[in-house]
Amino acid sequence: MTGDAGDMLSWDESVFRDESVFEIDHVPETFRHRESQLENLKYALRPAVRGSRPLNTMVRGPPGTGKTTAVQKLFGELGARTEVRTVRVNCQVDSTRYAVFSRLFEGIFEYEPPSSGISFKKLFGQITDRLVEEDEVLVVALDDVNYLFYENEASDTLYSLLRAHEAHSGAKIGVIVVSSDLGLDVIDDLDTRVQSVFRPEEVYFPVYDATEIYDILAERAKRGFHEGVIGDAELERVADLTAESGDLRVGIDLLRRAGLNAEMRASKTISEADVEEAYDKSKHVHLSRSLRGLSDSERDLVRVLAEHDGERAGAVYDAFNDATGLGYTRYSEIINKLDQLGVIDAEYADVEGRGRSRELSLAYDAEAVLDRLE
Ligand SMILES: Nc1ncnc2c1ncn2[C@@H]1O[C@H](COP(=O)(O)OP(=O)(O)OP(=O)(O)O)[C@@H](O)[C@H]1O
Repeated sequence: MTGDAGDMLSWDESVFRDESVFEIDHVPETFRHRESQLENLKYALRPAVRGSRPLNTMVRGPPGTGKTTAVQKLFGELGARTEVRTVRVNCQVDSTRYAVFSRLFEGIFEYEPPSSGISFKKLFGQITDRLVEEDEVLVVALDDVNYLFYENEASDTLYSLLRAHEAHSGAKIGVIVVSSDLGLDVIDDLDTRVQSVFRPEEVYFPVYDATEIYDILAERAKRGFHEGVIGDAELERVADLTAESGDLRVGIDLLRRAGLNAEMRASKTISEADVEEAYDKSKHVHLSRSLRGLSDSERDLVRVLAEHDGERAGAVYDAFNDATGLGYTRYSEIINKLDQLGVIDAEYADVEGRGRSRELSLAYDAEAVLDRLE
């Protein structure tokens, strides 16, 4: 019973055994229910271990289904072999060809390229020279590659990577592209010159079913909480709420926040109410993640949209222009990106007397959006 002194936390106590297992970039020790995907990825990467260029791979699946984790696990294993160099690039952060190659440079040389700025050609040359010199195979994972598409950088980036062995004889590079945007047809959206050299193996990550979600979260809770902190009914509830979107990140965030709520009450156990209360925040982890990757002007437009939700596009543009001084072309590009990201819905509609115009609406509650822009 709460309120009973025996159930109360003292100052130096915590419900957490290891809070870091609930952090966003934690790589879990056990990684179950992805056996066939790991097998397929290993198959594609096996030539690298033999010193040859691996097969290129395209990994797709909705958010929070273990794609990044699978790549991290495999890269961890491959990295233990000196002849294979692995670099994972987060394209949400590095969303141009130059930025991607700077990251590859850093991964290979273990220091950043000169900040004075060297030409792309030079950067590329230094990377490939080094690979040839050391006789290393490079495996590049372009994680969240959809961001390269939003910035129109995907074709150039892939073209350079895929043709590296022609431009620089002896360079062996394999690519894994990872996309969580199911509305994006990766191959179709590339230039034909890239399509002709990019025929990747495909590996799909479906959403986990309810039992798998429960199993994974139970394991995480066992590592993260002291024994007896979360009961089976509460864990079931967390799993059910997670299954609504299928994004495991929701469940992991929910466990952590529910734990913090229990601590706030100085309780040693998580109650149903701790879970319900936490869900209001946790259900938006995907939104928070999308917003975090945006530039200042992109965030400005989201703010304007939230403040003018439901108004016509003209009013939104005027307010954006007032706030940023940016013109219609940039406005339109950002609208497209936000639409692709699922932050807004942009639909063409016939408006009486004004022909066709775009109707914009936020895909989330305006208040939730504004809260996360603070
Ligand atoms: N099978 C699993 N076992 C344990 N934890 C998992 C498993 N699958 C995913 N996770 C956890 O779920 C969270 C999300 O996983 P991950 O980042 O790999 O998903 P993703 O598919 O790459 O998502 P996104 O497409 O949004 O980048 C991570 O915290 C990860 O540790």
